[in-house]
Amino acid sequence: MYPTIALASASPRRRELLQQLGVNFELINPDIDESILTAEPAAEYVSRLALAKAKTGFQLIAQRLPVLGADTSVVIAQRILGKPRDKTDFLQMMQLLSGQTHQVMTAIALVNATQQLQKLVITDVSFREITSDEMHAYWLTGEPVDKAGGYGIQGLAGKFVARINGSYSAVVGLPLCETDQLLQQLQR
Ligand SMILES: Cc1cn([C@H]2C[C@H](O)[C@@H](COP(=O)(O)OP(=O)(O)OP(=O)(O)O)O2)c(=O)[nH]c1=O
Repeated sequence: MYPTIALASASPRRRELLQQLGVNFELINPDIDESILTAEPAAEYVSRLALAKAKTGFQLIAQRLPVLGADTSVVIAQRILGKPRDKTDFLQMMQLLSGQTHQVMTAIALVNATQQLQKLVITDVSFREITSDEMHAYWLTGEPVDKAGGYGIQGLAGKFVARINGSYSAVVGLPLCETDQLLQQLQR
């Protein structure tokens, strides 16, 4: 049986994935500056943000419950792709991803008064070639706008995914296997 926690996230995907684990949780939404530091490697960036969400969330609820934070970025050719700013930004992302293999990095952090537990999960995702017509049509569905890399593997973009090597739930936003492991490490 898991302890009750707080999930520091506005992402409906993370909420659903945590429900899938059978965890009882409250939702909180701490405000975090998501800017990338100069020359910051992607793995450090997502890890820093996940921890910042959990730590800020823990203070927000006056240290009442352990807090889980997570962050997901798409990484290709040393570039960190967050959510697309607009259609032009989205099309540039799709051109980078089409016909290529990229990494999806999801970091999770679980914080209480005495512990700061962290994990980083890296998954390789290979896209088939995507035509310009498909890119434009996909943008019009509205799905890309709130997703790292401008796509949702769990949605209409599933058809672009030729192969995945790693954790499907991590790509969607919360790695279930590793989240369970962190929860097991919490001292009660
Ligand atoms: C790659 C990919 C990302 N995503 C989503 C997961 C995350 O919600 C989002 C990445 O943005 P994040 O900044 O990690 O998360 P968020 O702003 O949505 O939520 P919060 O910071 O409050 O926890 O992209 C998918 O849903 N499917 C995918 O295939």
